Amino acid sequence: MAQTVTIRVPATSANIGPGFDVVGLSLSLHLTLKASIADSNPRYPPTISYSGEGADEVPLDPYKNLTTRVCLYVLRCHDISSFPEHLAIHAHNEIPFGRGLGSSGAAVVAGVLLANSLARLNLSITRMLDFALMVERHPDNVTAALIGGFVGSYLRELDDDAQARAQVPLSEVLPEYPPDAGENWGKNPPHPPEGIGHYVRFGWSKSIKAVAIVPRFELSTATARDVLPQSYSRKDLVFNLQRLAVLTTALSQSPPDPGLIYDAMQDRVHQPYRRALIPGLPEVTSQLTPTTHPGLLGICLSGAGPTILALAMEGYEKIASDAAHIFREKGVEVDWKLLEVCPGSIVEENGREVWKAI
Ligand SMILES: Nc1ncnc2c1ncn2[C@@H]1O[C@H](COP(=O)(O)OP(=O)(O)OP(=O)(O)O)[C@@H](O)[C@H]1O
Ligand SMILES: N[C@@H](CCO)C(=O)O
Repeated sequence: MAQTVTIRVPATSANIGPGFDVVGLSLSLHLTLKASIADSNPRYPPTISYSGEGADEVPLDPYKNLTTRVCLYVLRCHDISSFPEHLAIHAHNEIPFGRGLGSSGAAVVAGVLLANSLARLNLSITRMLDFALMVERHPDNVTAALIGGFVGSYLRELDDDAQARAQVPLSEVLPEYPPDAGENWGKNPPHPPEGIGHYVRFGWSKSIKAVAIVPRFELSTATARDVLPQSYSRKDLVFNLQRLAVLTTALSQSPPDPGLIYDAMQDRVHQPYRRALIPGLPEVTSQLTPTTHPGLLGICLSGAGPTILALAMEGYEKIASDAAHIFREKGVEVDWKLLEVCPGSIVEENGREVWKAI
């Protein structure tokens, strides 16, 4: 390995209304890892330091931290049972935890890319996705975080054996390492089947920016998935499919059509069920429209929430301050950020770019 590796992974917003577990958008907030191997670093285990979002809660033990656990999983799948010696990692994170901006997806993708660099695995994008999908089992965030842009993805129907391998409990993929794990722990990790995830990048109109309205509370994705039903009516599924088909092209057109996009970002599959977890969600998504807020194109829950994502061409401050006012009436304080749709993950070695998704 080169002496320093820098890995930059973007935030993502999944679903964009009707595309539950299907579409994702990379956004200009980043998780940046700097990994160095130097004799001056302690020999073992690796050290982790952390700044930015989540710094007060993220584990710094490499056997407990999500990124380094994913890295070790990928290494173990390549018969490398420990981290390299003299490894030190600094993470700087701009992506708030548990807000629907893909913090866990970014941490997982960073772990896969770190293993790929440390062990010079030369993994294809498809294989990297296989590893990421063994951890984060819906493809929308991790695919957009790796590839960048506005991305649609699906999971291939696997044969019975591959399906069983893809569904091994997360506790086997990322085991609780014993306190004395040390080097050479844990043989025979569950290898991912080949080619689980498939994707395509859609066009994106450069005039569209994203206003992220971020409530000051965390909502775990697991909790926000637990409230969803197991089955849906044909009417509701057709409602979403019709809108998603239109949305994927509508967001690439110049100039974008606000009436079309606003309607096409409506959803009946996840947002109605998540209302109870996010005070203000129905009001914010129904009271802000292209008519009341010129420049607004569409508004939805970002990922599993609680962040609201407004796509707009202008009028960003008014959109954000009116959304903040509605939230405040429900007792929720928010922060907001104006974000761009950005490229996917990038890896540099000794300051030279060595990997990015084309
Ligand atoms: N940079 C990171 N390093 C280590 N762990 C992280 C990092 N980012 C997120 N995590 C872990 O992931 C958890 C949040 O994941 P969760 O899936 O609930 O939300 P999210 O990914 O932010 O939202 P969404 O999936 O809806 O976009 C955090 O509480 C933390 O445990
Ligand atoms: N599609 C996922 C994204 C969150 O990770 C969900 O809405 O639960």
